[in-house]
Amino acid sequence: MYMEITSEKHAAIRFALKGINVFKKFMAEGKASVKFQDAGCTLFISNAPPTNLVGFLRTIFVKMTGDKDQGSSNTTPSKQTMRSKLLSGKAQAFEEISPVTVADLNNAKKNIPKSTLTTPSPPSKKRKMEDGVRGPAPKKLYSPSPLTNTSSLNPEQQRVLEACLGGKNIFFTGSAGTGKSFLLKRIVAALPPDVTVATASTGVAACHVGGTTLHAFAGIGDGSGTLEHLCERAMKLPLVAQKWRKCKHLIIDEISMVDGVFFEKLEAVARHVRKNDKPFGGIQLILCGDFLQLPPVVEKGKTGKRFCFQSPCWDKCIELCFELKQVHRQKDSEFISILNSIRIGRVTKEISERLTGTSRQKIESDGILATRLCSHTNDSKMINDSKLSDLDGEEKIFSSQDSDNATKQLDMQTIAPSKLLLKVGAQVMLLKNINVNAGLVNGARGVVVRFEEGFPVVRFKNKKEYTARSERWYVKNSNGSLLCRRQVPLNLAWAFSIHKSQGLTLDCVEMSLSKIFEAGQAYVALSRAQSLDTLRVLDFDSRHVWADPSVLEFYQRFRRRLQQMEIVPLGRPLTDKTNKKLKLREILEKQLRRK
Ligand SMILES: Nc1ncnc2c1ncn2[C@@H]1O[C@H](COP(=O)(O)OP(=O)(O)OP(=O)(O)O)[C@@H](O)[C@H]1O
Ligand SMILES: [Mg+2]
Repeated sequence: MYMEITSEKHAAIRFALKGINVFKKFMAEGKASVKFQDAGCTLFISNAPPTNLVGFLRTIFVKMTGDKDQGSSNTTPSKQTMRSKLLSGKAQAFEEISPVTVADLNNAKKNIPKSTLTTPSPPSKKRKMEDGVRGPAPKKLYSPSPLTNTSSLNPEQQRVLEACLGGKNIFFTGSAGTGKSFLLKRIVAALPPDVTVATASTGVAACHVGGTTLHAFAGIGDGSGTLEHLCERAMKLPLVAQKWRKCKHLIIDEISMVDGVFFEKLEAVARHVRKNDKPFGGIQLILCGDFLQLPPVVEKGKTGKRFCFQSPCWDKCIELCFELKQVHRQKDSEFISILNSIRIGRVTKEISERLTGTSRQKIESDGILATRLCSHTNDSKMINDSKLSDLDGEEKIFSSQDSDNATKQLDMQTIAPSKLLLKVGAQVMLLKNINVNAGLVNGARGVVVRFEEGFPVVRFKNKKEYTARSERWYVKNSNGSLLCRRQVPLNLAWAFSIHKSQGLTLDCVEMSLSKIFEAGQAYVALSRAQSLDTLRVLDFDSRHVWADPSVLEFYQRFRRRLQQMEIVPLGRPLTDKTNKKLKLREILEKQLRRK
């Protein structure tokens, strides 16, 4: 076995896959190196789409490990005998890149000692095993990791991913829980990291997709001031201009909360800085969100284009649109259909009765109380503070360790608080995926049962116990460097604001909707719940549910357009034929826009 490296300028070079050392710690950032000990040289890989890189390294690993079974040593390339070569029916000079087969995988599995299956983690990350729940580390590379959700994309998600990889400017939408953010993470991992910027309109949502806020990336403050002034500002700051020029793929989650005027200015700044007249200066845009959820926060009295789609540049920028239809967050079809009605502001008598009927149901278990979702942030803070002070027992303070002078920025961009006060009995929520298989996921609800070695031990709804040690959150600074916060992955969870809950999945939740003040706010709150059995609406009233008429109109137009253009059947991979159809669809969309 050998690796062949080709480049435009040089002839192909081959290195035997023998005695190699692979350094893969920064694989998630698209970087790795392979040291060929015999040849005395190292191959450095950078800016590789992480999904491809993992696939590549996994192939090498499986091939080399599986090879052991055929009588050669672990690192010796397989030597085909002359007899088998002759019998193979292929010309002797014929060589092919050999894919990983099921037989290779099975061979590899048989031969891999347990210790090589996992990559050792730094000592700080070593966790205790409690109640059979594995701690988060170590990271597994060659078998599904409990840390990550390895579920595969469904056909409609797959189709969006393929369109993104085809370089199109895309907007995809879908109701709450259809896996928009889940898909977005896969899209990010399939693009070259150095030129891909993952952002979201809010800090919490940015954290969810492992990116930064759109404002932090754009470098034009809150976008106030004239366009000339903003262009000048972006050009003047070398790091900002450099970021805009380097970016080839800009990804924005929760696009519904991006202000229309800000979006328009951003588009113009991108063209100006990049000296390119194409929409967004030729950057590939991948936008996702649900306009029937929370709208942008705008100052009182401010009028004009509130939503991005109201800006004329929206139609110029977006080449293809998709709608995800399959809901993953909820399984119960009755609840899904109630939510779909609420989403468009439609409340029937039956829906009203069904939701009112939840007001007395008992959703607490084992001392874990429901999280109250509040329409106003101050209310949620007050509830958490007073409930904590009501508890007896010693209060423990957990202060975050932050990169220099970055506490304010990290407060805005990460979900973890800089200061967390806890007592035994405190209701908490997990802020990170610790072990997906064990149900220790972002949003899981639990209660602090004791402190051990200074760390809180939390019992979750599924009865699992977990000692919460420090985790890390990374965000990108405006100059591209990484900022880090270390904190225990918990927050108080007697109450949460609806705005902060957007994008989350919550497993035990109650709400009072009487002070709702935004279109879509009740829908966001209700759609955080996973089922009607884990939800309690204290005071349901149909007057608290409404959808913005301009958004409804936008979706009507959007659907009509999708119906007219829906010529790619769902569930099929994009072949050359479907690619041609996509082109046709694009031309039709352009014609429609002109009309
Ligand atoms: N293809 C899939 N297979 C299995 N689970 C999935 C799939 N897609 C999404 N999910 C799961 O469904 C849940 C909701 O997904 P996600 O948060 O991405 O939805 P969303 O559309 O972004 O929702 P929201 O509009 O509320 O932000 C998550 O727990 C996610 O892991
Ligand atoms: Mg989301």
